[in-house]
Formats: sequence, C-alpha cells, structure tokens
Amino acid sequence: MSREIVAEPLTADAFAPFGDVLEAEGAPDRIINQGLCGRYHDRAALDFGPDGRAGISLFKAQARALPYRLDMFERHPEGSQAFIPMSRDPFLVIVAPDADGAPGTPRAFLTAPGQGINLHRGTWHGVLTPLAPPGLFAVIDRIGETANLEEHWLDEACVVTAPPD
Ligand SMILES: NC(=O)N[C@@H](O)C(=O)O
Ligand code: NI
Repeated sequence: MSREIVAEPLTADAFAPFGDVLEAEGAPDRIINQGLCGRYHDRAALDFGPDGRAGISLFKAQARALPYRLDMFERHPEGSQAFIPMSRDPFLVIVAPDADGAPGTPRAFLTAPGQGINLHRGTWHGVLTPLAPPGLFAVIDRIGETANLEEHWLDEACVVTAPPD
C-alpha cells in the first residue's frame, strides 16, 4: 500500500509552517555595490543551537524522478537546514508537520528555478531530492558533536506525483 501526495508549487506562504523560501524575486531589500546589486537581506531563520555552529557543505545528489516513492522522513532536532541549488533545475521538497512525535500529513512542493529552502529546526522532511543532474547544492546546517538526526520509517510509503497540467 502507498499514499499518493500530489506535488504543489512552492510558495512562501504554503511553506511557512515548515521553513523559509529563498528567492531573489520582487524588489530587493537593499541596493548595494554602487547600485549594481540587489540584496535580498536576511531571508532565513537559521538556528544551530547552543552547542553547534554554522557550516556550509556541498551536496552532489543523484537525480530522482516523479512519481517518487518516499519511505522515510527525518528531522534535525538541534538545527535548521538550508538547501541552495547551484543550478536552476527544480527539486522536490517533502515535509510534514509533527503529530505526537511522528510525521503528520505530508506535503510535497516543486521548486521554481532559483528557489532554495531553509527547513526550520525539527521539521520532518524527506532527504534532498533533486529532479535533474548534477543535483548540486550548497547546504547550510548545524555542525556539532551530536547526530542531530531522527528518522521515521513509514508504515505506508508516500508516492509523490506531478501536479495536474
Ligand atoms: N544527512 C544529511 O546531511 N542530509 C539530510 O539531512 C538531508 O535532508 O538531505
Ligand atoms: Ni535533512
């Protein structure tokens, strides 16, 4: 048995319960560099806890395809995790609210070109899921001595399908 989740376009409002959407759209917050650059300033709630520190890592992840089967959610109880694509390819973001310590009703989002995300601390999510090679991302998350990882294997897998045309 599996549970179908229809992917929806990623918007800041829809994603707000789970994290921040990063995109250089609309008027920038500041014009800098002698007027040659728009700064979209301080757009994510970063959180690395009292015992961690911020780290930037690069991920090169295998591309997946829709329909996409998800068997496991994870979360990072001690810090946020941001994924900034280093291409303009879309990627798939699957998240869920917490329901008594387990993932609740999942939601799946397809990013638009240029969008990145920052998962808030403790947000249930599927692991990074690019939809096109090379799957190259900058990842800003907590570096620390603890695992900062909780996994939940689903009794019933989710299958994410593309939104209707
Ligand atoms: N394990 C790791 O660094 N990445 C995952 O947390 C992920 O969400 O992709
Ligand atoms: Ni993660």
